[in-house]
Amino acid sequence: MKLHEPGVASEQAASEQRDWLRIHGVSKHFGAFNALQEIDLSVNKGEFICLLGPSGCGKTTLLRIIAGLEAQDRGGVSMAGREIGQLPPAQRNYGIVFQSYALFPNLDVAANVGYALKTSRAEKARRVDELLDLVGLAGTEQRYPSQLSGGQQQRVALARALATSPSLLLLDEPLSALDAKVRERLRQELRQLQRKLGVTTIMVTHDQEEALEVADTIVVMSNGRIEQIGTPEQVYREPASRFVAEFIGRANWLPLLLDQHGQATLAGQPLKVRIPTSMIGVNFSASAFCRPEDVRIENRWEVGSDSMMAVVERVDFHGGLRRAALTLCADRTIRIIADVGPNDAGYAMLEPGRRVPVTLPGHKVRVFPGTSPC
Ligand SMILES: Nc1ncnc2c1ncn2[C@@H]1O[C@H](COP(=O)(O)OP(=O)(O)OP(=O)(O)O)[C@@H](O)[C@H]1O
Repeated sequence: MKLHEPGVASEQAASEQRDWLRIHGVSKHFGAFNALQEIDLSVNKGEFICLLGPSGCGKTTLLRIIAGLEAQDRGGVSMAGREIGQLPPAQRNYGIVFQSYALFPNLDVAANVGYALKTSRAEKARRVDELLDLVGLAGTEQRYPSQLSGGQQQRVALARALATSPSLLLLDEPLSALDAKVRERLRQELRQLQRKLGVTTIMVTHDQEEALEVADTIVVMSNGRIEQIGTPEQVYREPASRFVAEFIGRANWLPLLLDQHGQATLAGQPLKVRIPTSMIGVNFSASAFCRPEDVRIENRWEVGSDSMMAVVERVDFHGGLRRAALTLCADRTIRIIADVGPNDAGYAMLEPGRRVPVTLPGHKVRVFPGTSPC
């Protein structure tokens, strides 16, 4: 019996980490407008989640409901098995950082960071020092927000949000007011800090690059609904819907014709792709989705291959790769973008006007109903 105890204990610990924060059946209207519809989401302890979607899709509303700053019409929120959906914000144990720095302009950095700490003066000073060290701002205690750059102010806001060691960190577009370089550096720092502290984090962003870089899990939203929940790799490689495929990353959208058995042709040439069974015999026109880095340019034509001939229309140099715009010889209105690296076979073939064999690897192509991407 004793032999089993460690296993049981670790299993119990793992199950406590799973679904640590649960949002269940949350809906929200503003007047007649449906801002959130039946949102279900589970977050594991220590996970970094990004709510990603276009402006107005409901990301901030969902974050504010988790924070208790907005009341849901239906559904609930639970944390570590305890329902918190009706509790006031102060009883929910989270730290929050907004897009605008929201620091107190009349308080110095130390007073801003230590604002929520209800400890002795000495203990507060120690904790403030520790937090400023953590966000790389040691020595700025006496400065005022107006004497700091935007990036530094957001670090102070982060230190303030972490001051009481909350179980949950909520971030509402915390980096979007910063210029590109600072934003890039800060998002890496944020990710490292989150890993180091292991604090469960939910960040709202409309910046897909940011979400792909920092998140363990991305929740893609549109029109008040969740379109897909997955790792960055999954939402990029295996988009669950046409919306996700169009919203994240660059892609080729190519017009396919399907026969009643689900055989696909592109510009009259058979294309070996997997057609979702729900589309067979129902949809006769469809679109093939293929990332530019998955398009292969061959350095010679192989008899019996699945390649198609294309004309190189234009080549742009992008440092580590060449981005080529091609048109299919069988239908010059069909344009394909290919990202080709210097170690790829077709790299040297990319000269405008040249005819090249192009392959769309079937296992990398996804098929969606409908003809024209948005
Ligand atoms: N207090 C409110 N009253 C009325 N409508 C609101 C209110 N708050 C949000 N909305 C509407 O609800 C929808 C979702 O807003 P929300 O701020 O959650 O979107 P978002 O995805 O965070 O967008 P953004 O990135 O632009 O902030 C929007 O159409 C918005 O206009």
